[in-house]
Amino acid sequence: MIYVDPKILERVNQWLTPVFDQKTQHTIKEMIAYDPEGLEDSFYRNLEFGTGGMRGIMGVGDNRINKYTLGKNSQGIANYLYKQFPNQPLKVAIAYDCRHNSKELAKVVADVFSANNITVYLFSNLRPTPELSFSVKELGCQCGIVLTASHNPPEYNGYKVYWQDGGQLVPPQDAEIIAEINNLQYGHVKFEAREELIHFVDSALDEAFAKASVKNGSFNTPQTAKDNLKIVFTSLHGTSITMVPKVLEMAGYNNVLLVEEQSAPDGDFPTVESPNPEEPEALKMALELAENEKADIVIGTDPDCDRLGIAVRDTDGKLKLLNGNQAMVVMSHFLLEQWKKEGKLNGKQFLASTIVSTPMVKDITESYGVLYKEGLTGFKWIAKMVKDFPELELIGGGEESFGYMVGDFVRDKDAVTATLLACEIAAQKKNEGSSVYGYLQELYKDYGYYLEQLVSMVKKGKKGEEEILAMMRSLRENPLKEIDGSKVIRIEDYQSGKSLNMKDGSISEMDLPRSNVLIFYTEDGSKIAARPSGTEPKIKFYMSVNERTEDDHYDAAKLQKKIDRIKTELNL
Ligand SMILES: O=P([O-])(O)O[C@H]1O[C@H](COP(=O)(O)O)[C@@H](O)[C@H](O)[C@H]1O
Ligand SMILES: [Mg+2]
Repeated sequence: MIYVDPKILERVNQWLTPVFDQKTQHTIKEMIAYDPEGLEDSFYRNLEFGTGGMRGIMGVGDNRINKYTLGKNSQGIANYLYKQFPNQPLKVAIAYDCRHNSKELAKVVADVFSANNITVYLFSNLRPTPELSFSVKELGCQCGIVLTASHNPPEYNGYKVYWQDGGQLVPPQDAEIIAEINNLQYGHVKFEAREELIHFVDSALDEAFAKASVKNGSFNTPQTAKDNLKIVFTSLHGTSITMVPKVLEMAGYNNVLLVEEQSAPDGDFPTVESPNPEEPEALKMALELAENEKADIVIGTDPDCDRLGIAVRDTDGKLKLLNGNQAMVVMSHFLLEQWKKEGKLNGKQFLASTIVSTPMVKDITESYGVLYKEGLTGFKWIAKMVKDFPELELIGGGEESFGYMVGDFVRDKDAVTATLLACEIAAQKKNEGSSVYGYLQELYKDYGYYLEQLVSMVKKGKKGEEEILAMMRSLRENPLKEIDGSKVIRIEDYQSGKSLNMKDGSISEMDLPRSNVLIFYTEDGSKIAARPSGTEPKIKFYMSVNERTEDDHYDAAKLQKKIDRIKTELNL
């Protein structure tokens, strides 16, 4: 028998008691006999809330997504809701995506809340995550849950938790809820549903959400311009199929081609290697269709429909993928321009992004005299800003990882409204004799040429996690002094909350919550950030370089070479 840590064995033994069903116990016994490594990985820790909820591989164990871990989460949240909202009727909305087990796990979660005398509003079929965020507010719920692991591989599932304002859990609720969950034994979970408390809510909310999306994502585009835009859309086997085509149609877009082979929801994501619009390969089929059909724009959303990938035609007519930063700057500039045109900018608005996104968005925002706010990675931080600054109005929020939020009617990134917004921009620009690509080039001319690239390294399991933490430690112990021949002038360490000025050695405090992120800034304006992903077993390096020349030509190849040199220097 191979050695297994006694602490882990103690956890395992708990799962071999009658609280757990026979099948679960049997699987564990098999793992003890044949797969000690898998056993260790499944039990060495509890699942944690990361950047976008709790995610994990489906299977048995404390570190896996299954009915017991999600049941315990739900029981913990139910207990917490009773403490936070005494004497109030409690209501929770629940949605789920296209993944294996999502529907079944959603019912388990609904059962647990109902067993705790909490009214549950459950969607009877898959729905986009942003629709759930919207529904929490619309239905006056104190909490909302989506069963999804976003764009992770098929073996994953997850649990995104929304609070009363429609945003995902943030401090102090997150830590308090985790404490509540960790205080529970699995035997404390009430699984016996009170079916009369579970209500299906589909059509009323679908209508309200679709209308709100059209209202928030439309910007006076002439109908002829809409008719003149040919769109290819793919749902990549996910939830957006239930909403995006309908919203585009309601908004007046009649020239929309769907990638039929990818329209059917499927948790295996059979036609893609990864259903992540960040991966160029994900839009391959959509690009082929667009080529054949001579479409102007290609859009694809991730399985839970909160992020989107966009491709547009460049000056040579070739389809080109925009990265998340490029899509964000175009959308942000367009929104600011619209607000300005309508005379709505009065110093009480703000635009938001994250510390690992392009610095270009700050310049753009401030050039309109609008406040720019930056949070840690994750849209939950942008939603928190909306909650923390009720006197300010959010124009839009975006980040490098292909997410955008238009206004604050949804308190999370929303690929439904963002898809419509992208089409509005494309239709208007085409109508003006330009294009989205041309628009981006104009922005580079005005604000400087920027190029960003993300490099992710996958490191799985317990060992992988240790390696990632060691890499971060080593970057702290031997910080970069020079990057591509340019001196590092500032290092921000979000774990200690300190920003170190390398020129004079002075240290200042940063006022964001603690997080394992390091950012290096160089004299020539480059920015390199490193952090462990909070949703996948990866370490991420975000590179941003730029140059400002009088030349009105964006030399992407030159900036790309610079990024390549940096990658070589950092062994990426
Ligand atoms: O995965 P999604 O679409 O729910 O998105 C979530 O995770 C992304 C990646 O986070 P990380 O870099 O920690 O993996 C974040 O950028 C995003 O704001 C968050 O909502
Ligand atoms: Mg997602």
